[in-house]
Amino acid sequence: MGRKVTLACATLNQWALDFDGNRERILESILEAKDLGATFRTGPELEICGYSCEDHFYESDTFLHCWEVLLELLTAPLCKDMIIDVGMPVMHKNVAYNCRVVFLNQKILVIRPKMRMCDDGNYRESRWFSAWSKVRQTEDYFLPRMISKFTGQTTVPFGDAVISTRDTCIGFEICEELWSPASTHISMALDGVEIICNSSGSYAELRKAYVSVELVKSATLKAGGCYVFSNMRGCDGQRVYFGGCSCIALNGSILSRAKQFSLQDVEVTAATIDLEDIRAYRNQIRSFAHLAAQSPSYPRVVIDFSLSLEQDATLPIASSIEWAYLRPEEEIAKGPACWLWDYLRRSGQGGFFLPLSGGVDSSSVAIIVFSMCRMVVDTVQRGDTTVLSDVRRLLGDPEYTPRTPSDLCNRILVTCYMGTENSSKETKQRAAALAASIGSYHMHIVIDKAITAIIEIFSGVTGLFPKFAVNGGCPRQNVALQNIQARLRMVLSYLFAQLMLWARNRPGGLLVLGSANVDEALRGYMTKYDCSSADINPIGGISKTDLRRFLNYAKAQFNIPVIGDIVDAPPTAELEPLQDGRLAQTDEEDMGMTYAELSQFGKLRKIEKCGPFSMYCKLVQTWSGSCSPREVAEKVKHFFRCYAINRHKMTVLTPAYHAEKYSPDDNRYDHRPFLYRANWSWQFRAIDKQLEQHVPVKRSNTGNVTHSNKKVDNSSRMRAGITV
Ligand SMILES: Nc1ncnc2c1ncn2[C@@H]1O[C@H](COP(=O)(O)OP(=O)(O)OC[C@H]2O[C@@H]([n+]3cccc(C(=O)O)c3)[C@H](O)[C@@H]2O)[C@@H](O)[C@H]1O
Ligand SMILES: Nc1ncnc2c1ncn2[C@@H]1O[C@H](COP(=O)(O)OP(=O)(O)OP(=O)(O)O)[C@@H](O)[C@H]1O
Ligand SMILES: NC(=O)CC[C@H](N)C(=O)O
Repeated sequence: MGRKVTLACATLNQWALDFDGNRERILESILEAKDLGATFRTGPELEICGYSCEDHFYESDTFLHCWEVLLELLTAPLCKDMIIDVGMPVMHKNVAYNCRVVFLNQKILVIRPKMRMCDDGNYRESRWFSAWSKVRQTEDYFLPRMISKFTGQTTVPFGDAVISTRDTCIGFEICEELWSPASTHISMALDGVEIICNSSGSYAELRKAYVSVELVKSATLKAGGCYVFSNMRGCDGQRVYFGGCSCIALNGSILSRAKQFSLQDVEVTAATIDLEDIRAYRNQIRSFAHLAAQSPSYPRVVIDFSLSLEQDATLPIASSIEWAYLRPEEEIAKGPACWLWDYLRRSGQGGFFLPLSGGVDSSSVAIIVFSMCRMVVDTVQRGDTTVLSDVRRLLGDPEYTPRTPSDLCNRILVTCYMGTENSSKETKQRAAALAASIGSYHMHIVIDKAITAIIEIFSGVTGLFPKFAVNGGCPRQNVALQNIQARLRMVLSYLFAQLMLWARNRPGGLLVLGSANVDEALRGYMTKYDCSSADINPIGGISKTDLRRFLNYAKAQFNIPVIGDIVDAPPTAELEPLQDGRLAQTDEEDMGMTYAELSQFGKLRKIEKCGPFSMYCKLVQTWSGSCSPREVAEKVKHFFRCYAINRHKMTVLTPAYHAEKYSPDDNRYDHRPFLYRANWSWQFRAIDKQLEQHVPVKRSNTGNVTHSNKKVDNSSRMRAGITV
């Protein structure tokens, strides 16, 4: 009597359209699952072609190559005697579906299409796929001839079906179906499906990891059963980083899990469970059992195969584990570092070039690269040959083995302080001290000559000599003189990135790293096409507040004392002349708002979907202790004016690691116009009306809200189009 089954789920670092690499990683995961004694293996969503193929899902080539890879998997001797569930797009009756293809011993058992599309955040699934909406129904799928020829099958069931083995019943959910309020696992569980697999392409965001874990736990807590959640991990060619955390849960407890961030391309998570534990758990929840007794049946694909062994009495079963979540600062140390590694090794470039100002932002980027080097060295020391061969290939040295993170950092990262007469010696020293601590190949250059030469070209033609404000220039002249410094840094960065490896006698070029944070982008406090325009930016989705937390963490964790000085210094662009050798310009003064306020504006605008009027209404309450309603109105208007004037800068934002829900990334995430009426006349009038009628609200002892003046006029809300 078999009752114990060993299940495995794979966490794979796939790459869109890399059919060779993806196949290798799938095979590797099958091999590892076998070694762990599993008789069932599932993997991430769309694992054969990679999740982020996007408009390549319109191309028939993508479908064809997936079938070709599937054929190789079907024929691989390794895949014998194991139920294998892989993800790929399938076209059925001229409609494309995001599917699982399940096979055993060279026969396809079922093709299960996704039933709920995901279209929020960075997801656009319904652009390429349709949801299968025929609940508990299947149709005949006519297999491509190359598959038929091999399996001997002409048609296979396509649709909402489950698989009955001799010992249990297996059902399939695909990613968003778990997130949906009408999750398919509920009706499957009620119909006696004991093992539910979910293949996912779920990307990481700061503070989000708990979501999938809680969903998996609650799914099995409520309905019992075993849930096998398999997620992608890594950068498969986009701004997002898929967040790993694959896991196996039983009756509300997690039994085993994969890491969230790692350089390991293939990680297999397995657990042995006792099927009787599911039956006992479900049957004791009487309300569940009564409901189950009335539930409609799923079409079952019945197979003569069992997941368990005849004699398994002595096989140990998995016990539950506690899930340890990373803090946001740890997520920043690891997530962007792994994303950089994937990007670097896959781009074919030789390393990174970073303009290092000694401020919070560029220093954070340098430390993230250092963190990447730490992870690389650690992974190599644990015997990962893929990572070692990637290091050797990208450094062009087949003999090299990295011994310390700073040794590797010296070969991978070139940092450069680009001073002008407006730079202070403190920032220059901080940049040098940080570079020395992490081991980067550091340079210090002075760019005044180039600035003067450019200004002379302008003066030669116009006969005019722009001046800084402190020397009597108007705001236009003042900003132009700042921006030319900033833009020249970008030009020089690309020059050095192209030629530094030539100068160091190595082949290839460097990727330019950008370091504008999410808040600066939102407010537009940056020069268009300056050093914020780079090849990639690991912190473009991270707020200044979180970067400070990260730096404080890195100071202790990586033992870099100079980080203390970097965090304590007031953020400054150093683009205006120093006054008596000291700083004349700070970011927060220049911006007319603090970074903390900016974070709040950002969250309200994007996450809480506030326009100017709603933002005012919310903040007038939140900030009631520190600001008068008039001050709140001014701050909100100032933010929206700056946002509108500068939104065009978002269209050329450097591709950045997606990390924050309030990201203003115009390319994929935050779809907005970039030519706004910046005086927001209608919207600001609504704020003004509300301000005039502002009635202080008192909170009674019972917590009930009472208005001190009974006559509340809602006309401005009405006029602003809001029903009250
Ligand atoms: N609606 C629109 N659609 C498309 N493009 C538009 C546009 N309006 C202006 N533009 C273009 O954008 C340009 C204006 O943008 P931009 O050149 O960035 O110029 P702008 O935003 O005026 O200046 C940059 C600001 O960022 C500050 N800042 C702070 C911190 C650091 C740095 C730094 O550079 O390191 C700079 C600097 O002090 C200054 O206040 C115009 O010259 C025009 O070409
Ligand atoms: N003196 C400098 N040397 C090298 N790079 C610089 C220098 N000043 C600015 N940069 C580059 O230009 C980017 C944008 O400059 P900005 O003055 O806006 O700095 P920031 O965004 O506040 O960043 P940081 O905190 O790194 O100074 C910096 O992140 C940095 O990469
Ligand atoms: N690929 C998906 O279906 C993603 C679903 C899910 N909403 C997530 O955030 O991860």
